[in-house]
Amino acid sequence: MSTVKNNNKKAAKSGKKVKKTYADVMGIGSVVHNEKVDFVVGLVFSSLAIYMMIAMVSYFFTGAYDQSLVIQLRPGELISSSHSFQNVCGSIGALMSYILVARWFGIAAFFIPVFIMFCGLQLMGAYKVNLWKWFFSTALTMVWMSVTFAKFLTPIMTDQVFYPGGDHGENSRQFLEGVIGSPGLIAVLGIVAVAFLTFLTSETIAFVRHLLNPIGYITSKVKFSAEIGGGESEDTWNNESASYENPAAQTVSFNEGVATFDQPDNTEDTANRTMVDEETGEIVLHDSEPESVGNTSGKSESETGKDVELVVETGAKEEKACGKNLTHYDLSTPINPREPFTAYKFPTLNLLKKYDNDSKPYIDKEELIANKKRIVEVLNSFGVQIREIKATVGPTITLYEITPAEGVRISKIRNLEDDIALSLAALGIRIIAPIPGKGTIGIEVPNAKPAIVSMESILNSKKFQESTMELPIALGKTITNEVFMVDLAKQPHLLVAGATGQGKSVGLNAIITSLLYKKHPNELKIVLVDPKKVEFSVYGPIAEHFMASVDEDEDPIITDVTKVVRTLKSLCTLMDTRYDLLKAAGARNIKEYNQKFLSHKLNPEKGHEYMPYIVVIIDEFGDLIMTAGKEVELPIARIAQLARAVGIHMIIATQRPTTSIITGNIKANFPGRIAFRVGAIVDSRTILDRPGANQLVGRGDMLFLNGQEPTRVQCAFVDTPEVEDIANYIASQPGPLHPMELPEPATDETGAGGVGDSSLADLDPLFEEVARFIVMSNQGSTSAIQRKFSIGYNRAGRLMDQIERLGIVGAAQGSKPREVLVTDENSLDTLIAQLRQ
Ligand SMILES: Nc1ncnc2c1ncn2[C@@H]1O[C@H](COP(=O)(O)OP(=O)(O)OP(=O)(O)O)[C@@H](O)[C@H]1O
Repeated sequence: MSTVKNNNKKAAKSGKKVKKTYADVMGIGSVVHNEKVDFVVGLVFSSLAIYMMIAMVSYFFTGAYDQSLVIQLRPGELISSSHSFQNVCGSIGALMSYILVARWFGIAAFFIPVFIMFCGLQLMGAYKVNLWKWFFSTALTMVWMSVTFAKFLTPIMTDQVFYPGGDHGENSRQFLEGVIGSPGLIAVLGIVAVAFLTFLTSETIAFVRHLLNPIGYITSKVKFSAEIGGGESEDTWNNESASYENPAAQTVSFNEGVATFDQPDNTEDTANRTMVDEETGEIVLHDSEPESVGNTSGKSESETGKDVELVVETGAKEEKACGKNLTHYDLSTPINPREPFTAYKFPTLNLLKKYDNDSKPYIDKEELIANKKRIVEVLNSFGVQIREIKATVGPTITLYEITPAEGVRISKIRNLEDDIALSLAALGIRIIAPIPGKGTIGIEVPNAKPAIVSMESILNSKKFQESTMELPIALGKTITNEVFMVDLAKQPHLLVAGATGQGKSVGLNAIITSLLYKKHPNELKIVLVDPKKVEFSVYGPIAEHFMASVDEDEDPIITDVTKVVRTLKSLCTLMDTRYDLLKAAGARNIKEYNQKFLSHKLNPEKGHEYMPYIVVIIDEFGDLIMTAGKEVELPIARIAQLARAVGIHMIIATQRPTTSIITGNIKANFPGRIAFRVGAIVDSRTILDRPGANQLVGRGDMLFLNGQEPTRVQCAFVDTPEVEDIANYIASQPGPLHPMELPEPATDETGAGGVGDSSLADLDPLFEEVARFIVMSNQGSTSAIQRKFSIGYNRAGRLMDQIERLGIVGAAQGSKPREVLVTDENSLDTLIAQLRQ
């Protein structure tokens, strides 16, 4: 987008560019190269077009009267006042309309002022259209309509003084009918129309095919409506989704996707010198730098207009470079990242539960006054004078904002925290002294009747619906009742901690839910690690749509520690691969990369593909560290350090916020922290580096920290049945058939010793069977394993590695099968017996 703007700015500033625009429009060498002149000439053109249209419309009513005057008119008499013309545009209007409508093209002559209008608007800079294309399109349509009207309207419009197709249409019709007859003329008109529409949009081909095979079309429609359920028609479906489902993602995929080609150098031949015209959706040359192309013939062509540049400059090269791509992609429009699941419908808000007092905190005046009285009394009793006190009622907490009298030291009030809490007889008092950015002191007091913040009230907010964040997570409401949202892509990783039963799982569900409400299955993949085995099982139905896994045959929700290590290593491999792709694409991060990919600047045949964001959520991270220690900590730290740019984000949760679990390494790499209530001040310090989490009230009361001061937020409540409904809803939508396959983790060099390093338990459960198959069939081929055991490529490759490591087959030899080194079953049995020991 910025490139287009820059080019336009350059165009405005550079004389050379303005000259080209002017020449484009006028079709003659430029006279004056000045933006102001262009504007004024454009204004004249536009006004002339309007004048012509008015005259032509008037001609329909006054033509009969004016015709005799116009025909009798002798040279020089046009401006004579002796004739009184009825046309509202006077003698010139009457004459011009007579020529255009009666003598030339009939009703179709309106295309002439329409084209002049486009020229005018282009010169005025109001629109940017491809004038050559418009010229040929309007000219062809006008001629075609002129003949068509002559054929079909002349017999019914007998009372007009002109032929509906003008003299041109009528003469052409008579000539053609004389030569090829009426059916021949109709056929020619039909062929020209279809050929023209095909040239304009390739959808014509599909449309004509549907027309030719209506039964096939109806069948495909029936299949489609069955897939989305509910028997809704395609139209209703699309309309609905357009109204709410995902306004923000449309911006990403289209506004940004269409945007620009901003690639100066030589990597992608095609992309370098083309760009998608925002208005026309056309591919046009990046015409600002013809010299960079180094093509002198291109330069001379460029003088005649942008379209000619398109044809001449890019012709030979584009055909070669794009030939391969064009067979797969229509370069005139950006790739839709949601293809082929464009029919996917985002979960609707009615899947979420509403509560009686939703979004409206319960205000108990008596409670407020009593609390205020007590706060003032306690502070006075300690000699602290107050100038003003103000209460802000939040969903679960009320903030009393105190302006102390002059001369009162803030630290004095902070030290009275426990005394105030005691006198208010309330748990969860937190003193903020001073409130950042204000000279006041805040005392947060829990409400006697806390309100539930429903997920529905959060997701139904304008803030969430209109959010353009990459990975929006709506966490709940602040003390001032504002929806609290953060972009996970910016965090870039989150640590969630809190004692058991304080709202951690609900918080994780709120995070996942908000992502599911905003992201398409092609845009987001989730890796769920659930050592407790029950927390995330509710997301089972969305595995195919939203999950990523290393072993496609196994449950994508990881519950086993050994698999966690494998998955984390696989994510490290994916991270490295993505970095390589980013480097090759010259992109700094996933957003730039995807934009380039969607605008056809990256060649899929060179391994480029659209990258979905990957969010890794690990519940009970403490359990993992206790069982696997460094083995999980290291890959987690590595991903946390590096993966932000490639769109891999982590959320780790623990109910044991101790330093042995939240180590310095983890803390340093997880700047985003969410603390639910904890029992001790040390735990709060471990999570947030300060007290506060120990003073929370539980049930979703949390502190969010990323930067200076934590924000107190009441987490949105989303219940398991709601999550179930959302998951089932998503599962019923069209989407991928399998979870995204993560790459095979790089093999650990240290483990590549001999038989003594392995035991059967470490190996794939199919190991023995596969090894036997290889030895018996003497076939060391991965694809043979895949075929025989009906397993995926990753798993077959892994098995082959294990078999190689144990010396059963030799090293890979390119595309040839490996050499089988253990040739008889007895030797294999001995080897397996060793492994069993
Ligand atoms: N945001 C919230 N609003 C209202 N109530 C909540 C909220 N979050 C949690 N609760 C209440 O607290 C209970 C426990 O929450 P949750 O299961 O999330 O705790 P937890 O910290 O995950 O516990 P554990 O670590 O044992 O899994 C919920 O069943 C619910 O009743």
